[in-house]
Parts: sequence; C-alpha cells; structure tokens
Amino acid sequence: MSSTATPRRVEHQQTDKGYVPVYTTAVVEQDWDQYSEDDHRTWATLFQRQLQVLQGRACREHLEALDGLQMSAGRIPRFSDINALLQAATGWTIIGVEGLLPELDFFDHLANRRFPVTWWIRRPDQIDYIAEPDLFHDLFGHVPLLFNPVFADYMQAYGRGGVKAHGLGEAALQNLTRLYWYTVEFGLIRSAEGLRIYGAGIVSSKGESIHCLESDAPNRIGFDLKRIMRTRYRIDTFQKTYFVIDDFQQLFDATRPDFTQIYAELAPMPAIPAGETIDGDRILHRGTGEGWLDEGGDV
Ligand SMILES: C[C@H](O)[C@H](O)[C@H]1CNc2nc(N)[nH]c(=O)c2N1
Ligand SMILES: N[C@@H](Cc1ccccc1)C(=O)O
Ligand SMILES: [Fe+2]
Repeated sequence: MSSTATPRRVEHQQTDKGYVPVYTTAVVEQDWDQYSEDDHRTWATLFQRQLQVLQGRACREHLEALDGLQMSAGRIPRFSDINALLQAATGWTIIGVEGLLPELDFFDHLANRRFPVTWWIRRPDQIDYIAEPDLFHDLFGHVPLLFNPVFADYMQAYGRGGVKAHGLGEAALQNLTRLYWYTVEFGLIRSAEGLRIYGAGIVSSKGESIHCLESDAPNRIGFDLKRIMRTRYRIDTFQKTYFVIDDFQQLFDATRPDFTQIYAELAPMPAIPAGETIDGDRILHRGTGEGWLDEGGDV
C-alpha cells in the first residue's frame, strides 16, 4: 500500500467561463488497495465526526442504512461489499467514477439503478469543505438512502425524468436540477421527533448539518414542486432556503406526474432568488437572512 496521497485526476479547470469542473464519463474500478493510510484516516475522521453530528439530526432511514450497509469508521468501504447488501435490498448498484459526469450519462445511470460514486477521497486539508463531490460525499451522503425502497424508486424515476428533460432543452433541465438540489442534496424531512436531514449535501457537511436545523438565518418551507423548480440556489455557501417533505412517499407521489406540462407552464415565469419567500409558501421558519451574500451569487 502506498503511503503518499492518492493522485487526483479530476479537478477544476480554468476556462473563459471561470473555474469549472472537468467532466469525465469513464466507469472505473475502485482499486481498493491503492488507498493510502491518509485516505483511510480521512474517511475515519469524517465518518466519526458526522456520526456524532447526525444523531438527532439526520433522518432515521439514513442512520439505520449506515448500519444496514455495514459502513464503519475503520476503513473506506469496498464497493463490492456495499453492492452485495445494496443489491439485495433495493436492486441498486454503485459504480466507480472519476468525478462529475455529463448530465445525460448521470441520468442514464440513475434510470438503470446505478449510482456513480467518486472513487477518490478528499485530501486531509479539505476535511471541512470541498467544492466537488468526493467518495465521502457520494458514499456516506447519497448511498444510504438508496437502501430505502421508496427513495430508491424516487432516484430511478428522477433519472428517467432526466433523460426526458434532456431532450426538452435547457430550461426543463434547469427546473429538474433545482428539484435534485432541494431534495436529494439539501432536503429536510419531518419526523415525529422534529425536523431531520435527508439531503446528501447536508449529511456530508458538519457545518451545514447544524446550520440547516439550528440557524435562524435560512428559510424552511414546506415542499412544493413547482415552487422548487423556480428557485435558484447557492453552490458556494450554505443554502438560504430549505424545503421540507413530510415523508419520502410525498416526494415520490408529488413527482409522479409527467413534467412536460409543468415545464411548459413554468417557462414564462421568473426564477425566484434563493433567499426569497413568495405568497403561497408554507413557511415553517422565515429566515432572518443573517450572513447572506447578495443574490448575484445565486445559481
Ligand atoms: C443532476 C445533477 O443536478 C447534476 O447535473 C449531475 C451531473 N453529473 C453528476 N455526476 C456525478 N458523478 N454525480 C452527480 O451528482 C452529478 N450531478
Ligand atoms: N414525473 C417526472 C419524472 C420524475 C420523477 C421523479 C423525480 C423527478 C422526475 C417526469 O415526467 O419528468
Ligand atoms: Fe451529491
């Protein structure tokens, strides 16, 4: 086993559009033996830290699936071990990738119940923040909910919807990407004990796990499909708004209708800035906006 840090082949690249990720399509073997002791330590540090932070904050389904998939702090999990358990539970498979995939490739994998997981883990100096998805975000953040039958079906439906939206143009894709962002990445869910986290972008971040539930700054608003599809978001700071579902069945049912009609209806409507509330919102908490950067940075 090598003792030096794992080389990272996919990073960001400076272009005339700014600093953007490099997209790759290749599906790669995990090659577990090349992880360094530093890599395993990074996994252990993040795993232990998040397991503590997520008690009473992450939804029960997420925490139980970490057990069900036998993830632990000791070593970076082997994809083959995860797959044996995941396939038996919901028929999903994880596949190794270098990083972000082109959208259509990504959707096609989801539509076929394959979830792409970045094989490399962040460097020790990136423990608190990394701009792009790494193994910890993908495996610890996303994969546990694929162990849940309803969420597993939602992700496949999303992939199929993505393939369709891809043929309908940029605006439809943008609507659908916002849905992914505000559910799969940054979703909150109600439970009998109170609000809980299910979004992978939150689950893999210590700071946002606390912020999304305990800070007065962000809005917390009841799930509303069309509203979400119009809402811009932040990729560089904590979210200004979180949307709250009652349960995964609500998410699945609300997204079952054919979106073609909805995309057409939304096309002439203006986008909503990330931190704004509008008439008709079911506001659970109105954000104070403390610490927000201006909306020029909303995506
Ligand atoms: C759909 C989502 O918004 C985004 O565009 C896609 C693009 N490609 C990706 N590729 C990987 N590997 N992982 C991802 O989460 C995504 N997200
Ligand atoms: N019903 C959506 C597909 C979809 C399902 C679940 C999530 C997202 C999209 C469509 O027709 O496009
Ligand atoms: Fe993600």
